[in-house]
Amino acid sequence: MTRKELFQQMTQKQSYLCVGLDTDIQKIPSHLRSADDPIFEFNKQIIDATADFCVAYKPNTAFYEATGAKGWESLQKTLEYIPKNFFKIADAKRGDIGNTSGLYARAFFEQMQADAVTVAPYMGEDSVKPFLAFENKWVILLALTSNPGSQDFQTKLLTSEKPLFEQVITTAATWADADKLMYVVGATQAEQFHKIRQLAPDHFLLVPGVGAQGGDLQLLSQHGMNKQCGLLVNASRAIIYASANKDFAAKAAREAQSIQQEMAIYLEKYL
Ligand SMILES: O=C(O)c1cc(=O)[nH]c(=O)n1[C@@H]1O[C@H](COP(=O)(O)O)[C@@H](O)[C@H]1O
Repeated sequence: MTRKELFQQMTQKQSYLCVGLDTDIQKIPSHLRSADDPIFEFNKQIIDATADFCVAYKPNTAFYEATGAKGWESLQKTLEYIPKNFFKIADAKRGDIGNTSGLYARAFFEQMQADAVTVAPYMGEDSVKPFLAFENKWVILLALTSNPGSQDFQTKLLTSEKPLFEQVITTAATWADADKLMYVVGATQAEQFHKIRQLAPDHFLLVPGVGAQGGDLQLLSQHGMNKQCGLLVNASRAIIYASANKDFAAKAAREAQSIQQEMAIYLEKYL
């Protein structure tokens, strides 16, 4: 999916919501556990229920890898099930020497048919470039993450005034433009969005951390939005586990719709 197509979906649906498919077998409603593939069954119902309110889905691969070969199968089936007009993110946080990264890229872009994969920048240019070699596919590079540990390295000063995450953003912008590269910036880092927009005015930002991690949707929208929206805001647990009972899909839909309605206001106000 191109940047233009993604923005078209956002204006059409009045939404920049990404639903995180962090499907934990321990947390899915008990009536689904007897299904042939409970994880896929859960995802299918969540996708059907939330499709009107979001533009992207982001399965975090850990939740699938944790159950072995069957989990990979559920992940593949899930990505195949998501309709073509949605942006599909494999949240795998990969990155290795070039030779190895190339195979990670094939796994997620060719086998899994994802549009994008999350990549860690720590190993530098040759670890990221193989992911950028795939036409019409995206790298989403970890820049300033939502977790407390983001303070351990990412915000440390690299030069007298520049923290590491700023260097990640400016250096990676020389590897690829805003048509192939996005950055992860946590919703919990709202005070940094203004600065990040100065460094990366055109790039899309994947913003996880709304809902369970307490990020402020209004604040990040106000400071993070650009002329093409430029934001993909992810919520996982707050949506998919809105209920642990038989009504889980209906409750997920209600939660996704409430976030979408808020987003429609911010699109009107800040775009
Ligand atoms: O790359 C990510 O998606 C990511 C980056 C980050 O900085 N923080 C973060 O929470 N995530 C992921 O986003 C999802 C957040 O889940 P919830 O906190 O349940 O909404 C998880 O899959 C995380 O792994």
